[in-house]
Amino acid sequence: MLGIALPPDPRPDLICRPSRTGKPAQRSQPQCSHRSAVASSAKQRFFLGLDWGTSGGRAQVIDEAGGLVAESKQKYGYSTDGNEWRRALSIVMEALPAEVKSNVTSLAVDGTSATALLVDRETREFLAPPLMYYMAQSQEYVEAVREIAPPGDGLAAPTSTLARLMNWHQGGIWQAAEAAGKKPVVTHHADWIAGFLHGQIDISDWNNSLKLGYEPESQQWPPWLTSQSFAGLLPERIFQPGQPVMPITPEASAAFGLPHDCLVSAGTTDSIAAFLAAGLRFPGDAVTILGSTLAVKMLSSVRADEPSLGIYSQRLGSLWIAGGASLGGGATLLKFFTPEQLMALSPRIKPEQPTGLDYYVLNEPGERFPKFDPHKQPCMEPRPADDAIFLQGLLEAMAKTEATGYQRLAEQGVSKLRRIFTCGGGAASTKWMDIRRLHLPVPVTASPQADSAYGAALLAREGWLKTQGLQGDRHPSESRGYLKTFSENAVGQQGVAGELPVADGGSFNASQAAVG
Ligand SMILES: Nc1ncnc2c1ncn2[C@@H]1O[C@H](COP(=O)(O)OP(=O)(O)O)[C@@H](O)[C@H]1O
Ligand SMILES: O=C(CO)[C@H](O)[C@H](O)COP(=O)(O)O
Repeated sequence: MLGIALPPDPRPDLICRPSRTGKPAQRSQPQCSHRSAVASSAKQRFFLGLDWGTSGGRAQVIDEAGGLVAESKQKYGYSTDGNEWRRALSIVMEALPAEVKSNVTSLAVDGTSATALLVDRETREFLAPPLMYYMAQSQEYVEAVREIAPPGDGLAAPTSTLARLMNWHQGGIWQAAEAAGKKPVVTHHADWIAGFLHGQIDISDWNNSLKLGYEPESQQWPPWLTSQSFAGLLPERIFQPGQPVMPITPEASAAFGLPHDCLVSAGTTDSIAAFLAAGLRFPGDAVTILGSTLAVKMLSSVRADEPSLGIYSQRLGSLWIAGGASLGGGATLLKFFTPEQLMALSPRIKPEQPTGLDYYVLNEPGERFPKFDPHKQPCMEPRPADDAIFLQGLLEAMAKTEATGYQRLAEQGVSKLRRIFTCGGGAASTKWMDIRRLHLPVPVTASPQADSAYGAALLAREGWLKTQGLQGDRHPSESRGYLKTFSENAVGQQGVAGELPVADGGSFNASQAAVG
């Protein structure tokens, strides 16, 4: 059993920068000046997004217009230790200027999707080691899900949150905890972090709860789940992302320097937060997230769910975010190269001269998307003597995986692909971007906001707007058009013709696209 203690704050290895127009990020600076943003901020409202990813925690604070006011980051190096996650929360919060924090009206948290935590309802201590999204569950737990779920349900997969719950159920873990006087509940990465803010543990959102079995269309846990003996482990209150939840606790206010009435708004998964950050508005708009994994997400008026391909849909207002996530991605690159080496090798990569290497990038056997295959083997050999060629081969392989993913989505009848924005750490690689352009059929650009934390901050803003009876459907980075994120009439936007702005200054003629 792992107890979660509050550790003393070490000196942070953090990045803290004042604004998106500011200087390059600086390392190891616990505080930074935000004079320009804060001098006139006395009456401003700020919104805080917290992103707990695979490799680190990040905070971004935005103003009402969506301008980035402050940000901080803390790596935890793939740690699955709750103490490290909690410590990162202290560090990123401490790194934000007090004047900024005192103006935070609302906050929201995103976290890795399908990471499952068995915790105590009252103390939030871990009752078992966390089961991270990349830890495939054995067949017996998949079969246990299959026995209770509707035929063909995608929850019967080694990577679903429900299969992780089955691990604790079949293994008698939660029952033993209960017998020992604990009050076990299953929660998610983001929800656990949010618990340090609003003090609750049985609160989640549509997106994080999807892989545990929540049905966002009917907005309930299905009866086949609630009739199970373990139903008491399910979080009780499931909110729409961006819905006001409750104010932070007095303890959180004191610990983090946030106003006592700071609102916690419902969060989401890290991939959906990245999608929201990109500010896409039309069916067929897509985001590829090049983080530790490679996730593909597309706005669609049609829901697509195909477990054999690892395709599923997250609800977004009246639209769907259809997609899937390969288990290969940036984390595999870091098995071979340091971030510095990735940068140094980049100039010698020649996208226009394909290597001919036929790799499949995975950290370990087993793949989710674009084809569900628990036995899929990585293939990253033969390794050429030249590291630049090796890296190019890996990037080419991931570009092929991505292109296949969009192809498989198209075959499921989703809205026609129009353009792809790019988020995540891998978006920093211009050569990867060039290689992807050779494999993908539509314009590929960097997302104007590449951080999931920005998407979470938008949800925080959404929550506050809702308390004012307003709808936050206008994306701050766009001077025209509407995100319609949570609106009920977004489907009516399909088929809109004309020039849509594209992040790199290019443009995409929407009239050429048959949307929907
Ligand atoms: N120059 C680069 N070229 C390719 N990949 C990169 C580069 N810089 C960072 N990355 C990738 O970005 C990933 C981290 O992205 P990030 O979005 O922070 O991940 P996560 O949120 O999943 O922890 C790393 O796994 C790394 O491989
Ligand atoms: O690899 C992951 C890290 O979180 C996620 O499982 C992946 O991004 C899919 O996320 P979502 O459930 O939002 O589609």
